[in-house]
Amino acid sequence: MSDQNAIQVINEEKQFAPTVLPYFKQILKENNIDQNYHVISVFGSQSSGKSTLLNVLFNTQFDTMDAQLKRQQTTKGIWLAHTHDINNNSGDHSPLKEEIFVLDVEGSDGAERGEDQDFERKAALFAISVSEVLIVNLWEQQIGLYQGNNMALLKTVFEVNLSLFGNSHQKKKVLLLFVIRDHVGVTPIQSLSESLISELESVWKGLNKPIGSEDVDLHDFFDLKFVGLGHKILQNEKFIQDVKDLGDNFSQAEETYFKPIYHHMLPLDGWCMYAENCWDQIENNKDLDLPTQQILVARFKTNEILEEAFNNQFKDYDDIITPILDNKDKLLIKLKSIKDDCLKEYDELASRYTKQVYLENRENLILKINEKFDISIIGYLMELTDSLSNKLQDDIKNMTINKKLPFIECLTISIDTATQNYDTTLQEFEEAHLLTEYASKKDTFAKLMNAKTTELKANELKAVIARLKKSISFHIKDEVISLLSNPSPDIWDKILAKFENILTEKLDRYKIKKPVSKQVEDTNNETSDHKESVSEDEDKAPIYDFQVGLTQKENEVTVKKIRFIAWLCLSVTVHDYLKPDTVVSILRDRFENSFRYDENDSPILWKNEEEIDESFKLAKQKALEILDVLCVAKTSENIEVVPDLSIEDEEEYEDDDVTYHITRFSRILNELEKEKVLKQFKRQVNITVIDSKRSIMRTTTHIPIWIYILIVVLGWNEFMMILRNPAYVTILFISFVGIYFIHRYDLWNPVLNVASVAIGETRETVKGKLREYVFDDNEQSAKKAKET
Ligand SMILES: Nc1nc2c(ncn2[C@@H]2O[C@H](COP(=O)(O)OP(=O)(O)OP(=O)(O)O)[C@@H](O)[C@H]2O)c(=O)[nH]1
Repeated sequence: MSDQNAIQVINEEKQFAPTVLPYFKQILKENNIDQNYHVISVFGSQSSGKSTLLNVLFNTQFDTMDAQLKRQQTTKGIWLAHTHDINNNSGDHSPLKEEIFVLDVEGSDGAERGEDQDFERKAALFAISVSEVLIVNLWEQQIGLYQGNNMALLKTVFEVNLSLFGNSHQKKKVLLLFVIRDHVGVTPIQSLSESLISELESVWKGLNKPIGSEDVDLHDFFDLKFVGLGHKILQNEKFIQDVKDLGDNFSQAEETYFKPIYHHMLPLDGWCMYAENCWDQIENNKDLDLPTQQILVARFKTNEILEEAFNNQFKDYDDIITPILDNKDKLLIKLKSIKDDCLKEYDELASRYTKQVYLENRENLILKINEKFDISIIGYLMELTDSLSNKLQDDIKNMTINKKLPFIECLTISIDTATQNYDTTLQEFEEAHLLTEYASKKDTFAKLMNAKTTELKANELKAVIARLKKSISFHIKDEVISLLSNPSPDIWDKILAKFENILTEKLDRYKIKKPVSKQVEDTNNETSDHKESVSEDEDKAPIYDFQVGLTQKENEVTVKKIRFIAWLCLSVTVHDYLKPDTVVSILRDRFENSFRYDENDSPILWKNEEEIDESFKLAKQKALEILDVLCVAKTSENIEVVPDLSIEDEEEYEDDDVTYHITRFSRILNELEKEKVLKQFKRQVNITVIDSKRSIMRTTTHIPIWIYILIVVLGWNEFMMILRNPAYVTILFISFVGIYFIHRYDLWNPVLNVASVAIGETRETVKGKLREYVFDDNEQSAKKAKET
């Protein structure tokens, strides 16, 4: 449907009418027009039949003057009508595919505006800015007379056109269609057109052309066409036929006046804005730059389309995406489909605008979509990172146990696998063009894996050190306490040898001949001179690799740390064990061993005190010779034992206790403690020797045999009396048998219990009897006393 009813675009007050936009919206709502439209403007003197021509040619309904009433200005400002009905020879009002917008411009020499040429100029500028075809309506009799007004109008048209396109590289062309009214046919149209062309060229020449456009030709900007129309009143039929012929030129595809070169290539939905912007610039006397205006409109409209497409496609985004955030395949498919749909929607509408602007905003839309996707993808990648990170530890554990590979190899394989998994996923998003900052995301994961590697290596190293510490501590305690409990003068040599053995043995599994890294370091970092300076001892020094990916230097530091731990353990073991009481006990054992047993470990039997004194002296001497050894740790070469490490390097063990242990390793007992030990030891051994002497005295002061003989002689009669009496013998025999069985079956306890109960009972009975006796006696005495 077309709306042939005209609306005012620019009113008498030179304002762009607010009704234009709704008018276009209505047209756009009903038609999908895009760029299939044309804009035609008509110029000419006032009351020259412009509106009449447009109404007949385009079936519009512009107001026309009723000549019988008054000859006055009818069209004020600029009016616009929409049509696709053109009056032509193929049939009345045959509809066109293209939409046509016709601008009826206020007459140029209207008495109403007087000498005010401002509107005329602005109207011309506006019409050229928005139209493809400018119809110049003029009477035949005006041609050749240099009718000032028409030429003045055309001069204005030329000038504004030059100002718009004079310096433009892309020459924009407009068709100037001269419609010669009341052409009675005496002068052929060819002749009239030649006259007009020559007039136009002379006007063109006379123009003040802008700098740089001095040589431009009229025909660079304008195509010229001339059409004559019969007298509407006197030759109405011819007039109608001429209009139909003219209509053919607008509606027949072959020879149409509409050419792409005239078109502004702006979708119709942006035209209204474009026209308003143009008028705003014109009205405010600003420089009107049409390409800029087109770009501004394109920018605005493509932005609008972008926002709309984005909002349409993303309105349910969260509801759709949230449930599939943990499913990569579904996520990929859905995100891709949303993006494609969004771009499709944008492309459909925005591609009609200036290509550069359309593409710019397409990029912006892609960015906006990807930014929105980024939140979801980052969420997914974070989940993936967490799961890969968690799996990493399990993978390493499984591989270490199942494949028996060194930790660092398992770590490297697991990190590579995790990185590969992550990169593959990232690549999939990248290939689907859903990602922003691919490199940074890759880099973030790589950094995370580096941090994880460092953490896992540190943990593994801690575990290795802890295992070694446990094992070394156990062996040191075991071996050292065993040595200390039975010390010899060279005990510290033995302990040190044992200490080194344990360390060497425990570190042995980490010992390597020559690590690759060392070789590389040697090759890269050391000069040949330096290499020569490396002593043979250093070359022979064992090299360790704890297989947790440490550098040679770090491995060396770890060895030092383990050595430090071992020393600390040794120190704690020695100092904890060799307390004064223990030392007394050790000395006493040593004394006892020497005092009571001979070289063959057989007990010594002293015959007299002199022997005891001699043994005591030797044993005490032997025991005490170890006291100094246990008080201060010295080697057999009389060198105090000092741990061969520097505690300053050991930041981890910087506490007073450790410092004490390491710096005072050899100082086991101080003088005071030594005195105390000596005192206790002497007291104890003195008791021992006294006991020994007493035992000799007991054996030497036993009862002489003659005493026993005397007893037998003196008690002979009593023995015989018992043996001769059968009753005594029987009682003696029964007593022996009873004692034998009680002893045989270990019945002493029950017998003693029975005896004690029997004694108790007897005692109670006796007490009762005595009590009765005493009370009866008292009562009788009392009675007697009363009676007396
Ligand atoms: N002689 C002659 N008169 C015509 C022709 N066409 C229209 N008219 C008459 O000219 C008068 C003005 O016609 P309009 O169509 O209103 O003229 P206009 O140029 O649109 O007038 P404004 O809009 O006021 O500038 C009317 O009375 C018409 O009847 C024509 O072809 N020949």
